[in-house]
Amino acid sequence: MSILDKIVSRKKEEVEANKKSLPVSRLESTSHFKRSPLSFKKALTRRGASGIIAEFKRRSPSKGLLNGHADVIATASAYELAGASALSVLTDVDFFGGSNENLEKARAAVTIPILRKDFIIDEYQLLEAKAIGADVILLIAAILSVHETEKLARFARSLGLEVLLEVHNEQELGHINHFVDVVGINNRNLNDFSTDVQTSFRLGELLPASAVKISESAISQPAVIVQLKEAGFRGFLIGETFMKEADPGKACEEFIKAVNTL
Ligand SMILES: O=P(O)(O)OC[C@@H](O)[C@@H](O)c1c[nH]c2ccccc12
Repeated sequence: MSILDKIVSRKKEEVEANKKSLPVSRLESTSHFKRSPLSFKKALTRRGASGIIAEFKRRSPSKGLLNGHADVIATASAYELAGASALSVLTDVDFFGGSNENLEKARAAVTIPILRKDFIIDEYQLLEAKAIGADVILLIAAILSVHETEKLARFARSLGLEVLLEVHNEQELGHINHFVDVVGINNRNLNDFSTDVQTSFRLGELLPASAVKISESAISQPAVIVQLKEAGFRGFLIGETFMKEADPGKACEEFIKAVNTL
């Protein structure tokens, strides 16, 4: 079984357990549920935006523990202060060491949009995303059918959440539908963890000019941001490059400063 299959099969169990312990009525009665989400798309396309989407990721299946010490509140605040346009917070517990609580804490600490980074397979997780204060949710084409993608995207939009659809190859471009706000091209193959930033350049060319596109994963050099911008990318999702440092906020600040000098 590939790691992606393992994650999805565990996710199904987790979602069923959560539905029992925290029913939809409880999600709907949270204060965040009444909040109007912020626009991720606008934050990325605003004039002068850095486009950096800074991620809080404690561990990953490919790299193991990235950072056992960084505090989510301090890191999220520092990312915002450094000039990140948005945050990404891993909420998957078992494979990424994340939590819903981390996203709620980040929500209280920043005013920029927050992406709930998880493996979404069920509408319940969209209600949950709204209840914990997320603004935008990730749908991963590699784990969803075209029909499921559309159903989940439509439901997310009905809740006022924006939709980031992640694709990794030509075939997955067929998952794009009109409920998708932003298309993310993942430079990491989630089945074997191999990375190649060229994936963004290759697939980016195949997207309609009107699509707001972002490049995800394996970005470690400020110069790559300049090239991606030239190719029309508006957002750059960066986790490991920041999180592997003792002070991820400082790493983000230095990175953005370096991009600005190029
Ligand atoms: O740490 P990196 O290589 O900068 O990557 C960040 C982000 O793109 C990555 O965490 C990611 C992209 N798509 C995902 C889907 C699920 C979990 C994680 C991810």
